Amino acid sequence: MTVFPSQTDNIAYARSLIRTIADYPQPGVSFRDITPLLADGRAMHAVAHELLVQAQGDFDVVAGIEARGFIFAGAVATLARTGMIPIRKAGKLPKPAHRVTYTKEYGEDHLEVSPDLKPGMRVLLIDDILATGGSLKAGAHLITAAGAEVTQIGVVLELEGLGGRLVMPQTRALLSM
Ligand SMILES: O=P(O)(O)OC[C@H]1O[C@H](OP(=O)(O)OP(=O)(O)O)[C@H](O)[C@@H]1O
Ligand SMILES: Nc1ncnc2[nH]cnc12
Repeated sequence: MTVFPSQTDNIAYARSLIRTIADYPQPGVSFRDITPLLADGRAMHAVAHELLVQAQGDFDVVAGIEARGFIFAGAVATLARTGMIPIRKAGKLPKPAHRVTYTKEYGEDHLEVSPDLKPGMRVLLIDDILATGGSLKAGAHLITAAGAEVTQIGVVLELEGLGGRLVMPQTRALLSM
């Protein structure tokens, strides 16, 4: 008899693939590199599936934060058969409707959203990592500014001790370290 790994095993396997790099991109930062997870089909499918399951169908479009958030938001939107709204770094969208400036673990940045995010849309906001919470807070701000509603927030990995949980307490994280 073939025994398939459980979803719990698959998520633990995905966690085991995350690589830690000291002092990148700045001294003092412990960088959690998800690229080995991205390269693995079992891990990617399990993570995308779990992000979808934990959102409980409570959305009609998925938004992702550039750049790593796009990868998971696109995968979840495909599984859910919804559209995907890219929340982009400044200067990338030809017709941004809204813009916000924010701070994150290692610097300041700007995010923009296009007019394709319509008032009344119910949005699942996805990113790869919750660190200080600056990126997700800025993304949620843009969604609200567009007249849409953030109904669920999902990340693959929460970094403990950086304050993100206090800033974005409603975030559902698959993993923490
Ligand atoms: O909670 P925070 O402190 O905001 O940190 C989390 C954010 O930082 C990283 O993005 P980054 O802006 O480095 O961009 P990238 O995805 O393009 O690498 C990560 O992908 C999250 O979006
Ligand atoms: N420590 C970290 N590792 C990977 N991505 C991050 N994004 C913000 N902080 C990060």
